[in-house]
Amino acid sequence: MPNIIEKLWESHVVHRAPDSPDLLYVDFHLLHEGSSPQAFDGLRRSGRRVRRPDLTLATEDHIVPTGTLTYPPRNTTAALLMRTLRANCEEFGITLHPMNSQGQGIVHVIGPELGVTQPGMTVLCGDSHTSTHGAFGALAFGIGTSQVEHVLATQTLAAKKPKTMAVNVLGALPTGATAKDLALYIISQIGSGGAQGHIVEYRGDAIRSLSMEQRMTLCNMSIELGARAGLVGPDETTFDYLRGRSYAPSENQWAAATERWLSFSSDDDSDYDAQIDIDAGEVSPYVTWGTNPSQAAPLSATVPEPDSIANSEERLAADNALKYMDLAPGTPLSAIRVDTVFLGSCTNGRIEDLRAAADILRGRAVASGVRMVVVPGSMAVKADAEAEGLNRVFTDAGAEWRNPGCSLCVGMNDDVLARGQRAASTSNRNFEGRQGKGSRTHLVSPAVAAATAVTGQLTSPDRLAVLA
Ligand SMILES: CC(C)[C@H](C(=O)O)[C@@H](O)C(=O)O
Ligand code: SF4
Repeated sequence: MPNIIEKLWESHVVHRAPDSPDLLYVDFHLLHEGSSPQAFDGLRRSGRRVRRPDLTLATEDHIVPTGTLTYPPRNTTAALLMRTLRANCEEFGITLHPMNSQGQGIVHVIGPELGVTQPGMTVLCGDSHTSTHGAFGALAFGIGTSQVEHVLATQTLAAKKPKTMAVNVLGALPTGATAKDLALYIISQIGSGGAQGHIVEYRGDAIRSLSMEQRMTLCNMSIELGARAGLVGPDETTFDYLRGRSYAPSENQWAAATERWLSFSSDDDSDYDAQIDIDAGEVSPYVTWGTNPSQAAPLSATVPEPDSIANSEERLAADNALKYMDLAPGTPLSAIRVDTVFLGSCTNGRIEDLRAAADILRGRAVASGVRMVVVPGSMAVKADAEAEGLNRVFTDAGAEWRNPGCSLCVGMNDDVLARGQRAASTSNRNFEGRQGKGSRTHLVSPAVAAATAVTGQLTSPDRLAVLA
């Protein structure tokens, strides 16, 4: 029996020939300022237009300053990229959500929020974390700049069909364990390359009980498993989230749309090229200690001893990571002090994430000497958070309340750490230099980020309750 991934793929093939990649129809194409300039240059050089501007949407996210909304920004690279995207969208008739406009935000936050991302679709963007949109039961993955040009020109993509993998998350997540912890747990279990060449479907009871925000967090991090994409089959949770959003089907088309969406679903006995089982009951607040997301452990554990790692490649990686992170084996993870806490990104910059952190910070203060930066994932998240008073919770606690953008997730804008600085970060990558040259990153959930801000060292929310 075909699974949802195969059904989605097959339903989008517009041309197939032996020994060549399939040509897939693209339902929606998202753009950001970072990966699109050369693609537009290519179109201009070959005298082509954008085939479906109506199925293309752009936003400014990677390089926008989050401290001020003045345009053009002082940073000349940012100013150039923003000017270029604005001119390209104007010339090719593409809707753009520029900085300081209502629909602006991180590309993987605004797609779902506008209802652009729907089950049964192919959604592409020149950005690896496009996998986020898989949370809706869409086939969504990142593409390179030359492919962005191809999609702009043709609304199709030439791609080789990946293998499929089921990640069965069995049982229920314990109280206090979040989708972020689950993602880090899965990656630490099967490794950064564990799903290489595959598209993953997350299945099982634990997945069904996740909210859309949590499913997005999980699918977002599929890339850190080496997967091409990750998805969750659609259900009532998906439909409830989508209903009434700008791009979602209208009320009189709703029943037909949901029926079609469900027709892609996997069956209980669908086949996959690979299957793994994960026990949700094993998940607890997780943090990374190294320089890739698979180097993660329960917050209650200690920094591992590289010599105890059997696999020689992993041992060497751990050794190098600990040098870069300036950590000694055996140190309790909960004793690691940070100077920055970053709450935001396309992994954890949505309203539920902000609520989870605010619940912990309410009535508490950010530890002295610690800087907490809160960056909503979009203007809509920002507006919702302000309507609920979450911004006040953050600023009363001593955190900075910013404007939407990728910010401290990636060293491509004004928000960077100084060399040697250490952050607890709700983003998805802890690579060397990711938050600025020489910066050190510990990936955490929003709840752990907030608890860490209060104590100044990696802290689980439970522990904070005991300390209070
Ligand atoms: C800049 C962009 C192309 C990049 C990506 O592809 O993911 C960025 O979003 C990231 O998270 O590293
Ligand atoms: S928030 Fe981070 S991971 Fe997400 S698109 Fe921006 S840079 Fe990439």
